[in-house]
Amino acid sequence: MNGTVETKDFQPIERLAIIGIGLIGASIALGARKRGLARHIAIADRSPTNLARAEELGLGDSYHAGADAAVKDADLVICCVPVGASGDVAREIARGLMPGAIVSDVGSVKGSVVAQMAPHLPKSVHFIPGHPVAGTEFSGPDAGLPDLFVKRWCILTPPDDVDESAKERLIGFWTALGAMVECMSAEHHDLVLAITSHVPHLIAYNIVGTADDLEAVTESEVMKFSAGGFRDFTRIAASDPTMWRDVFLNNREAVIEVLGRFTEDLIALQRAIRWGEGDKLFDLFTRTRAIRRGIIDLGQETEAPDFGRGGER
Ligand SMILES: NC(=O)c1ccc[n+]([C@@H]2O[C@H](COP(=O)([O-])OP(=O)(O)OC[C@H]3O[C@@H](n4cnc5c(N)ncnc54)[C@H](O)[C@@H]3O)[C@@H](O)[C@H]2O)c1
Ligand SMILES: O=C(O)C(=O)C[C@]1(C(=O)O)C=C[C@@H](O)C=C1
Repeated sequence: MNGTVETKDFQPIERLAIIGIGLIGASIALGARKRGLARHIAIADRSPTNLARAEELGLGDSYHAGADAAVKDADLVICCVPVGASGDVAREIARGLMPGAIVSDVGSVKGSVVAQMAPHLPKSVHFIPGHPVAGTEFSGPDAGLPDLFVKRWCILTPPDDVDESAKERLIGFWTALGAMVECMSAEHHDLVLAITSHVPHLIAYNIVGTADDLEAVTESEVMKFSAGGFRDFTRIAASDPTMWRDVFLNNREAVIEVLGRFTEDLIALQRAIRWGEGDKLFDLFTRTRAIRRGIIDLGQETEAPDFGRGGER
């Protein structure tokens, strides 16, 4: 099932429903509008403040307090809420969905989203979960960026019996947003993302928390003299608490598995430092530098990420 997908001409969606208009929902709305990918964008959010802000920003064509009203007559529905709220959304939209509609999501965890949503969705719709691997530490409708997904991966985890034309349609949508699409199983996704995204966030939250605890001992010097490396961790550790609580609670098994490996490797480094095994440290740091340079060569990273708003906000 694995494979990268090429761009094709895209016939616009008649009605796109976005449930949850935060960073990712707003980025989809802006990206779709910029590229003419949907004739009507219906937006729902359970937060009256975020819904009103989305309307002020003109992110859609209609605004709905209830997700069930937004999905009426929609041919593509994308659920963009924290993964822990996916089941609630599926329950709410189930009866309003049009037969033949494609229902997808953007959650950072896939197995749990499938378990939460699938039981509520009617058999007459095509449920194809997704995850754009692109984001920032900001949240809410103001954080949306029309080019957030350009040259970024979007992973789809279609069921084995997926309707091929529905899958192609969703691939076409993400490709038209500028993303590169790859398909895999939900289980594999959750293991890969545990090491590439979830555990790195946990490490950032932990190191910033430890530094903050040391603050009392060192009387402000930790924060005052924090150099570039630590500042990079503080960016990641500023990410949305609700979203990340839900990620860890919904990808427990894979995160615990990866954390076990990580802890063993950290202890090995501790031993190498204690016993003065400089070769071991040097070899590892040489290997990891090559990995970073490989990522840059692949064009997946720039030295200084700038999401089109002139750097830091
Ligand atoms: N932030 C990232 O970098 C990133 C990247 C890729 C995927 N994701 C995934 O995208 C999803 C959304 O993340 P985000 O960063 O856009 O979050 P966000 O906090 O910016 O937006 C979430 C929105 O969902 C709304 N919401 C919550 N529960 C709801 C419900 N039951 N019904 C309707 N609306 C509801 C909130 O009011 C909010 O407006 C998450 O599942 C996250 O895992 C995030
Ligand atoms: O750049 C960032 O701020 C991110 O953390 C984005 C990031 C990631 O870990 O790469 C975070 C979570 C998402 O599920 C996808 C992308």
